Amino acid sequence: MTEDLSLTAAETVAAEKIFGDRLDLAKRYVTHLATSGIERGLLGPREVPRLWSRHVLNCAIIESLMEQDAEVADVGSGAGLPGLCLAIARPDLKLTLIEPLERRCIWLTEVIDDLGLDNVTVMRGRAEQMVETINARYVTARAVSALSNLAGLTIPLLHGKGDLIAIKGRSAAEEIDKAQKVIRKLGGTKTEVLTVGEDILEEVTTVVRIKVG
Ligand SMILES: C[S@@+](CC[C@H](N)C(=O)[O-])C[C@H]1O[C@@H](n2cnc3c(N)ncnc32)[C@H](O)[C@@H]1O
Repeated sequence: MTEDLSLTAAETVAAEKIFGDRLDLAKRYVTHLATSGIERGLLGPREVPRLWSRHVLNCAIIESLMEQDAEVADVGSGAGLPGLCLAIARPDLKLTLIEPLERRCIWLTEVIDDLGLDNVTVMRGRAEQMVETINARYVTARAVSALSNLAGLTIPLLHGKGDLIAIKGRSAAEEIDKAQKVIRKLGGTKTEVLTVGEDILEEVTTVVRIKVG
């Protein structure tokens, strides 16, 4: 792997703020993404130049929406986005990465072992099969499904109290419109579009936050 994974000056400032003394762990994660992550098809090779800006920083920044010591379930974690970023940035959080594909779970477990993270576990399966075992304060998801479907997969994992934090793009407001009915049916009490990281990131993160209970 000859790609340059170094951070720009602005990314360095952001990464130091977000990861603090765990920045070396984040760098190691990025190296895994750029090597075995690409080789094993978890990410496309074109993502390598923007691993920090578009993926890791953009995902990790949502930690600012989370209370101390909370349980977080990341649905459809794939290469650990955002779940592993959160586990690295916030050792106080307790993360469960839910992912149905075996080879992705194997890769995630290898990376977690290599980084020595003790606040994150991987559960293989679909979110809708995990309702009996997971009771999270926050459920996160990125690029898993449109909100009208995602709400049904994720909100039950909150068991009546907590926040769904879905990282979305420009379609956020439109997706909310289409999902209003199902969100209400599932107990959503407040749905909002938030922009996170305006003071730190060059590319901000847009999330849909749905509060339940
Ligand atoms: C496009 S990938 C996104 C991965 C990662 N969140 C990211 O942003 O790079 C979607 C992931 O969701 C997983 N997935 C799809 N349906 C799911 C379900 N019902 N429950 C849990 N994960 C699911 C897929 O296996 C896949 O890894």
